Amino acid sequence: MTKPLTLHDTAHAKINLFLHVTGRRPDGYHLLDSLAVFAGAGDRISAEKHDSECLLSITGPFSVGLSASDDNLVLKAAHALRQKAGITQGVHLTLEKNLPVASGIGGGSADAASALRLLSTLWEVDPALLPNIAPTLGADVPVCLGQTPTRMLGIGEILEAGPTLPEGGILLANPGIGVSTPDIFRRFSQTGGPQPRTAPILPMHWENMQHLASTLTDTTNDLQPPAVSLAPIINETLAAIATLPNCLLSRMSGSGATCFGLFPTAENAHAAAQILREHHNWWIWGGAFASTEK
Ligand SMILES: C[C@](O)(CO)[C@H](O)COP(=O)(O)OP(=O)(O)OC[C@H]1O[C@@H](n2ccc(N)nc2=O)[C@H](O)[C@@H]1O
Ligand SMILES: Nc1ncnc2c1ncn2[C@@H]1O[C@H](COP(=O)(O)OP(=O)(O)OP(=O)(O)O)[C@@H](O)[C@H]1O
Repeated sequence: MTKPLTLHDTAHAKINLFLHVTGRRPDGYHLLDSLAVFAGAGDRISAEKHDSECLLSITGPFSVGLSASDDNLVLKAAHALRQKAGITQGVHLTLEKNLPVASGIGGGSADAASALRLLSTLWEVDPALLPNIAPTLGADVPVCLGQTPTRMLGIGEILEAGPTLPEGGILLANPGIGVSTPDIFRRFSQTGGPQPRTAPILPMHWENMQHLASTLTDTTNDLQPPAVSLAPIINETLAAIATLPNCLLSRMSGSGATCFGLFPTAENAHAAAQILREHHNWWIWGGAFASTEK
């Protein structure tokens, strides 16, 4: 079969449905217990063969201010794979940046994982190499390789399959501020650090979104209070989501500032997003989870 000239992939937004910080390693990284799921929203990445160089072009609503130089996680992923697999071919990658940057939904990590997936196909590299490279690019990159509901342990490198998600809806809202992940972890440590607690027990699957939301009420995002203390608008975002029709739960994802709401159906989430847009000039998305996106 002839390979298409350009390959395409979606780097879905990662949402931490809960995030417990359980300890700290001697190197300063924090140990986590988190359930990551993926929303239909995402960046789009395409890859085209190129003689010997790795090039990146960035388009899309959040391309402004994002550098296409070697410190972009997409190019870091390409260089890391080339080195590991001894590849001499190049690539022209195009990133359509639809997700806000530094917003707790793993945009850069999802892009890096997406680039690894695309390039293993384009350069015919064994995909078994990818899980070794992913953690060297960022703590969230391993979970973004699979883009399925996953329990994250360790600093994000120990992955266990999570429960199957029911059909349902998720809304994402970012009030237009980027927050720095290291700053949020630092504030978390300064304000008490990890507290002893029992690990949540999750079912194999959830019957419906009401069941999922009720399980989550026994969990938290430990990074939410430090993020709110650094960026109080996150509280306003959470409150605005919570009052939308049919909202079952609102919470912050990752290190913020993006917050999510859970809804019984994708249609409910889509309708709630339209209402929220009438009142706020924020980045707002509503729809289905990635795994159930038609
Ligand atoms: C908060 C999460 O998004 C939850 O999924 C991730 O743990 C963060 O993943 P990430 O953004 O890919 O993080 P990295 O780029 O690897 O790390 C950024 C910085 O966050 C802090 N960091 C990150 C992950 C972790 N488990 N403990 C940490 O303390 C460290 O200061 C690190 O230097
Ligand atoms: N392709 C990329 N997309 C977004 N950010 C990138 C990319 N490449 C490098 N970066 C840098 O990575 C940093 C983190 O951005 P990212 O959008 O991944 O944060 P995040 O959503 O908070 O991630 P996480 O949820 O993993 O903490 C930003 O400071 C940004 O400049």
